[in-house]
Amino acid sequence: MLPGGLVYLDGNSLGAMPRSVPARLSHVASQEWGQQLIRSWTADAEAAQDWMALPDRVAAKVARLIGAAPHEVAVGDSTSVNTFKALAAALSLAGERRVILTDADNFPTDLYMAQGLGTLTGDLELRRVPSADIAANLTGDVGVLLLTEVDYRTGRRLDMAALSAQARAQGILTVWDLAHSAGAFGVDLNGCGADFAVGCGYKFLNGGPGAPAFLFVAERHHAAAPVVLSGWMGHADPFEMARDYAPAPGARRFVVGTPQVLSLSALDTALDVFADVDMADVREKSLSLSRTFMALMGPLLARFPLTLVTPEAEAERGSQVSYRHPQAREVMADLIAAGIIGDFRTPDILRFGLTPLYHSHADMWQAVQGIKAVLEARA
Ligand SMILES: Cc1ncc(COP(=O)(O)O)c(C=O)c1O
Ligand SMILES: Nc1ccccc1C(=O)C[C@H](N)C(=O)O
Repeated sequence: MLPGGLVYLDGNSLGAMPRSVPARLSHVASQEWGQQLIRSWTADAEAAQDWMALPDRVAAKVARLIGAAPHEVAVGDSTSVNTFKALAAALSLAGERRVILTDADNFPTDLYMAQGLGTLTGDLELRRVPSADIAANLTGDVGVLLLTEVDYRTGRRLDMAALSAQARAQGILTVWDLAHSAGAFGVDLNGCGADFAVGCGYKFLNGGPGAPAFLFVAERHHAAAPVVLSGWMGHADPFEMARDYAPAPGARRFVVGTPQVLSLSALDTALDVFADVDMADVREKSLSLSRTFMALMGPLLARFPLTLVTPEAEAERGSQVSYRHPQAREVMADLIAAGIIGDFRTPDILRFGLTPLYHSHADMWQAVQGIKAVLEARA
């Protein structure tokens, strides 16, 4: 559901609200919380108000979209916190190797969480190289490769299968950030042999502002990967109130504290939109939208100081298109005022997110008409 008069090209930052969400939130508030109160934690294992099982139910829906088994996914916390959990587990498995290799332009929180972990352990090196140089830097001293599949600025998509295979051949564990992948196209974590992954619930999954994030841990690591944030909700039997931590089966052990019921419920309902969706169709539509958008923008590149920064090769593209412009900040402010909602990203990027589930080709045309009008007015 989108308000009229807008072209919303920001579903890669905050997805639109599915129509079914307000009724679910209202039910959770008035009935499950308002009437059932504490009984909702364990009300009925089969019913939607079994709050204790909510993270697992949502995990199963996410798993289908990312090529994982349900017991390999934990839902809760933020992407940042899940990145910390994944990095800590991967580093522990990496033993003597104390280097985390990453893309110098990775999303800030990925870099910051690695830096924070370094503060804790005191012996980490965060090695940052340009994304084009990642493969050449997969050397024997690297323990963990931390990458975001689709770059938040340029929309460039890395070859997850190839990089995961190259890392594995060097004995390097992978942590993939799927913030701009999950729900935008089909991801195949197990097909790629990925070790760990994280991602957001509020972007292409449309779970709402601050929606819980997800964490993927490949089954082969369940026994050995340490649970550093070992909270009671990841315990095998929380209400046994045991003195020592014993992990729940599978990825559920990576759930830390009390599930965020309101936001998990919104995400749970939002994910039902994907129930009968073939992700191959979503990818095809996404590419068709970006192809159309780039073609319509083509003539503007000759008239205005715009440079395409998104790869033209379709395999190297996520679900957004970005351009550099020397006044990108001001141009985006004008666009937003004109009802064309995209993002400015430092230092000079105009970013347009394409969401195949709710964009039409007519939206692409309308957006480019608006961009043209704004650029002409400023010229
Ligand atoms: C690649 C990437 N990772 C992580 C995040 C966000 O993490 P969090 O939800 O913890 O703020 C974002 C967007 O905010 C992102 O683009
Ligand atoms: N979580 C947010 C809260 C407020 C504003 C933006 C965000 C984003 O998600 C930004 C996004 N990750 C990006 O790729 O720029």
